[in-house]
Amino acid sequence: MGRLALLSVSDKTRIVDFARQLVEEFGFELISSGGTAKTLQDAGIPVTKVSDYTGSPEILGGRVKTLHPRIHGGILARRDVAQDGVDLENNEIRAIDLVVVNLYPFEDTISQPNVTLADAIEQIDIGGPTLLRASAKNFAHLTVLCKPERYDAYLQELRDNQGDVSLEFRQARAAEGFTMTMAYDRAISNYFASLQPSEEQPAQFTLSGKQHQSLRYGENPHQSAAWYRTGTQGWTSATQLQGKALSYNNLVDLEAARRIITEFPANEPAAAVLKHTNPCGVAVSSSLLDAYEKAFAADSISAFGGIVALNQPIDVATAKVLKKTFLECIVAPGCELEAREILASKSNLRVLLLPDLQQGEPQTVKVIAGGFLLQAADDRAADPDTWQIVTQKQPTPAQMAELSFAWKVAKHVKSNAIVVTRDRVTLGVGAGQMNRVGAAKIALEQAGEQAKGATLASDGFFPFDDSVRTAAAAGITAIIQPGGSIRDKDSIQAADELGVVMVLTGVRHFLH
Ligand SMILES: NC(=O)c1ncn([C@@H]2O[C@H](COP(=O)(O)O)[C@@H](O)[C@H]2O)c1NC=O
Repeated sequence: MGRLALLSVSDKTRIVDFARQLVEEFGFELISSGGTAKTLQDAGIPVTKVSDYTGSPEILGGRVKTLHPRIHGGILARRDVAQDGVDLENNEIRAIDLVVVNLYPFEDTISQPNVTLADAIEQIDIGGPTLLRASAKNFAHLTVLCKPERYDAYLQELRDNQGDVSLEFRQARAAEGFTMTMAYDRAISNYFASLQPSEEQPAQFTLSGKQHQSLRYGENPHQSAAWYRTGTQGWTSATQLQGKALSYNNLVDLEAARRIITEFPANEPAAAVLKHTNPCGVAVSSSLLDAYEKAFAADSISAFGGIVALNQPIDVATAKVLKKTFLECIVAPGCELEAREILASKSNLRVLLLPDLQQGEPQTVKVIAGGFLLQAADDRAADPDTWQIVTQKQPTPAQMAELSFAWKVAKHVKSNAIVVTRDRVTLGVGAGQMNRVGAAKIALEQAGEQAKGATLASDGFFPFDDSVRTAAAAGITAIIQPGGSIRDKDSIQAADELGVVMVLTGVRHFLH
């Protein structure tokens, strides 16, 4: 008897060619589940239907096809265990040499708009993962292939080993099989979790992704790196219109840029220029061009080699100005055709279109030795209705709007963060400082004379009144901060004494 292969694939890419070679070059006999068998029969390839082989019809609308002892016995039998051989013989089961399987497209199904729970459930493959796990477990005796890109390598193995397949190859394919079932189950588990969101973090969390792009290197040239896709859309759905390949640091910066720009609704033109994940300039204005020009001018030195995020499609006027500076990347929800042509002359500049800038991950993950930390994303929106005005001096409506702008920016600056703004443009950003008054000094120094009458935001509370006094001395007239220090009253007293408005948000926005 010749060798036996079981083929049961949803993704039928290259299956006909592969099956033909198995039969014609290596004399395999094939058995296949209904759809796969039909595809092969239509191509004139001899194949036996699983239902004919097992004597059991496919039932329950395909829920049970390959789940049969004649199939799983043939896969799981150990060729070097005498009793397994006896069991096969007594039950008229043939040993299977090759299993080719890939799974119902569950992730594609749930990414469709308006997918129902019933649709999703029908796309949970049961027989396929069972085939995969069984054949991967028994890799010592057979081969499992779950990716069309392995078909050629398998045929080559047969050629190179006089019709045999090396143990090393079989083990590597088994590992791929288990990785596939793990990722598949994780997608299902995530989908179910998303139907019943919980405040609690899960008892067990598996991060699984498919390599989307290998990266030249990581944060530094001596660190290897790759970019993985987890299933949700996000950056893997972005279109790169032009420019060099994205680097690890580009992606980290782009994500920081995306997050900051989502603070501003699409009907308020906004621009952010970032370096090393911190904004060097952010502005909101009446036009995208003006917003970008102001964000750039806020710190034009740091903007060199920066990452730009815009919350509206790039228009011609903005493209002309963007083109003038050396930038690493631009991300926007769209780009006018003529604007594309303008930017095209900067061939190295990476221009990315991300139609849905708002779509982020609900959780963030940080790896530490021996584990990782999982937390809900900081998606707390600025809500002035919950803020408390704690000074005698009350803010004007214009000051409240400015405080809100400054607060939104401070949320996205590495802690300790102090941001000084005026007319919805950042004037100074103190980022990642080890003491808050130090961050304030940096931001105020950068703002210079413009700090007079400006607004200041702090991502964390003031432990002492020194930041308030430093701010007031530079001319700041309104401050927003979380509050919550045991010495809040010292800061409030200093603000009252110096005629500064102070608003407490009750929310902290540390960013590490
Ligand atoms: N129920 C079963 O016994 C079963 N056995 C194999 N499958 C899947 O059915 C698909 C192939 O089906 P078809 O050959 O009918 O197109 C494969 O994705 C395979 O993973 C099954 N389907 C779902 O569980």
